[in-house]
Amino acid sequence: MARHHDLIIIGTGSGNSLITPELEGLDIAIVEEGTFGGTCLNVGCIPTKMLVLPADRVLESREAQRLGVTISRDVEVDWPAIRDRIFADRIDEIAAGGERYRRSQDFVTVYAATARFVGERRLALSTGEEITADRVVVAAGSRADLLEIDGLDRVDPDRSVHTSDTVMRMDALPRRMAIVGGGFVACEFAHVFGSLGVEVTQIQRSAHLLRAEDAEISRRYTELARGHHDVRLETTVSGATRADDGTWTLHLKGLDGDTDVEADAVLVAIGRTPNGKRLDVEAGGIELDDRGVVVVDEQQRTTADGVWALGDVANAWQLKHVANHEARVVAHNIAVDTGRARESDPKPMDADHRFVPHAVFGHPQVAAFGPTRAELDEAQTPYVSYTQSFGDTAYGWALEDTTGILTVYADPETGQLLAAHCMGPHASTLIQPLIQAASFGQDAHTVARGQYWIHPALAEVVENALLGLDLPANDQVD
Ligand SMILES: Cc1cc2nc3c(=O)[nH]c(=O)nc-3n(C[C@H](O)[C@H](O)[C@H](O)COP(=O)(O)OP(=O)(O)OC[C@H]3O[C@@H](n4cnc5c(N)ncnc54)[C@H](O)[C@@H]3O)c2cc1C
Ligand SMILES: NC(=O)c1ccc[n+]([C@@H]2O[C@H](COP(=O)([O-])OP(=O)(O)OC[C@H]3O[C@@H](n4cnc5c(N)ncnc54)[C@H](O)[C@@H]3O)[C@@H](O)[C@H]2O)c1
Repeated sequence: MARHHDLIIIGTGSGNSLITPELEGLDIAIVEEGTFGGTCLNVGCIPTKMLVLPADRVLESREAQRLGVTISRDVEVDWPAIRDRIFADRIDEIAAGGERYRRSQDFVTVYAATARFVGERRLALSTGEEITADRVVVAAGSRADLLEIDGLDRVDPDRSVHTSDTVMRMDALPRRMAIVGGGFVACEFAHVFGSLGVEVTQIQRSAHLLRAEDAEISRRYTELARGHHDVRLETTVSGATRADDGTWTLHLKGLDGDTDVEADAVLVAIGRTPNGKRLDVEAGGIELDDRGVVVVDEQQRTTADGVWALGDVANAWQLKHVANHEARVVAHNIAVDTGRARESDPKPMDADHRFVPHAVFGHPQVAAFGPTRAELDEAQTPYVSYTQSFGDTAYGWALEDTTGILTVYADPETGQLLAAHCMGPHASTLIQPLIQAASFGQDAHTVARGQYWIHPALAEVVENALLGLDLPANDQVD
């Protein structure tokens, strides 16, 4: 006999944050097949950024020379200390504590199992149990893709074949690492391991790294990355062999013809597939689109009655702040559906996907929201744009920055911001006032002149970019 619950949540990433005070007291089941807390906490955003910081420090110590400071001792990298600061000292305890807390709540049942749909709001668990519910939330995330190449088609840390799930817990840094891919994950890890002293070869199928960024940024980023490590563009891996001493030889096909590259570890970072198919969601009446993403409406409802979905399983952005936003929307909409919403807020809400930003914590950082120039041109959207170099501002002089840029795009009539694309130090923070302006419908001139900008802070890059736009209101600027 299947056990029945009021609500089943599949996945404890952003799914775990669904249990808001309004929903407390419902009979809630939460099913997790892996480590409690999901990707961001255990193998994603948080540990990677904790790794990027020491990597940044190493590079800054080298780059300090251009400020007249020479650090004469070699920088020493203590990998176990870096790794244990992240996992043993912080993350593993947060994950375990999160699970203990949920298990301590008498209205929550935690199932440590893999779930799959076998009917409408009916799930079979890998433990042999079946569970049903009035409402289900699919928050099952995505998983790293592997290469369809013998030896590299499964994660095997013992043979030094990694995805982002395993590479941060290596016992020791390899001397050489091949990183396959040129997106967020590959670029962040190329920065991390390259800076920590590993000889990195990055193998990217496309003509540029970060190919989805504004063309000028992906071109500049690629050029800069080439100054740090070996980047093979328009290249793919055609085969791989491993010698008895553990050395991998990757056979490459690309611009340079057929070549080989040797490495002591391989990191595959070629994208992530949403987990909907693996959950047999279609058996639950839940539609997938042609990329395998669960189809949801503005309120995050799937095509099956009483089933909502959120996060990587249900959107193409695959970003934590999007998953968190969608979780807030779903939590509220379930509170409405169960008659538990606050009196002040009784209606279901829509998710807001208008200005979704992202940042890549590489070297330098990249951050953006909105369409690229190519996408604006393709859609024939009218725009004015301006590119501000970091190096033409006072703080840019302090940094001796020669490569940072911020390009803003605005509607020529209204001055409303359409997009911003930034590359340079602190890009992930610098872009926030532009996201805010776009989200609240403020025009570029009002944002630039309606407030003080601290002088000579880096934020003057933003002020100058806004004032550089060819807009009627900017013509009167002093
Ligand atoms: C290396 C890396 C770095 C990243 N850095 C950033 C960043 O800096 N900023 C950012 O915004 N985003 C980043 N992301 C993306 C971000 O981590 C994800 O978008 C986010 O964690 C997705 O949350 P989610 O709740 O949808 O899925 P997840 O957090 O993945 O949660 C899904 C959970 O469901 C469980 N599950 C899956 N299938 C089943 C099943 N059948 N039965 C039971 N349980 C199941 C999984 O074990 C998992 O715990 C990064 C991702 C990676 C891989
Ligand atoms: N800072 C962040 O916000 C952050 C960091 C990491 C990951 N993420 C999320 O995780 C998701 C997955 O990241 P990702 O970097 O794995 O995927 P991605 O889709 O961003 O990039 C994959 C890259 O690999 C290349 N590629 C694909 N197949 C290849 C092959 N066979 N050989 C060589 N190159 C190949 C593609 O050209 C592409 O550049 C992203 O969509 C992102 O949203 C976010």
